[in-house]
Amino acid sequence: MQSKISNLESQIQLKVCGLIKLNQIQELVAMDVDFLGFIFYEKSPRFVLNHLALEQIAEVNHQGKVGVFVNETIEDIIKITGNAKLNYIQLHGDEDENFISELKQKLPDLVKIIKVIRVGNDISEVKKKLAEISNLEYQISNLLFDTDSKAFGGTGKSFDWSMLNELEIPLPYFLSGGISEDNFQQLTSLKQKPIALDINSKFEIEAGNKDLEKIKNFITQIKSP
Ligand SMILES: O=C(O)c1ccccc1N[C@@H]1O[C@H](COP(=O)(O)O)[C@@H](O)[C@H]1O
Repeated sequence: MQSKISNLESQIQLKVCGLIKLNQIQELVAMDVDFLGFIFYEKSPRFVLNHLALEQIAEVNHQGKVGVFVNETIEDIIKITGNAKLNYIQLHGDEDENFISELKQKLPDLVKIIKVIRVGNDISEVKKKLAEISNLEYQISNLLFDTDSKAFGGTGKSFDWSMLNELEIPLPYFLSGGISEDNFQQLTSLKQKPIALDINSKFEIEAGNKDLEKIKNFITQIKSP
């Protein structure tokens, strides 16, 4: 199969982030969504623990369960990962090289780390952030580029994706930040394509309450039959 927006590479994958409703999660699993994102950041309006217990997340039978953390302690990440049976840890805050190395050592081997690079207007800042984690190629499985903001994420705002063409991106990456039906076509101009799109607030009725019809339509747009 071949993606409508990639070239000869494999089909682009989809992550739906900010999930809080069990029935919607089950529907997304049935729709073959590749990654399910759960936000473990108390200040987010999508803070999953206000709606679901760790045991309920653990019972979701899916290999792409991603826990999103913002400047959380290693101890809490480890505890939540085990109790919710997460497969990926998305570090969305200012976690540095030492933090990531220690976390990787303490996580079960099969749990992968996605490091978020928050992108503002200054390309040199982005290059600096990439350089800061350049020794971690074996500890991190993926990067995720999102729009920089005081809220850390979930703003619905996109950054200038053409900035990615100015970077050497050392790992397969997710693209995030205000992705919608209206802008994803601009991906065709990217030299190095993302392996996955991370959608969130542009596919909601309200924070955490996903618009499943809209997601279904989006899947048909980004993936070939
Ligand atoms: O969604 C949130 O509330 C959130 C809060 C703090 C950190 C990350 C958060 N979500 C992540 O941000 C991206 C972008 O979301 P959007 O499309 O701009 O709404 C999202 O995919 C999550 O990974």
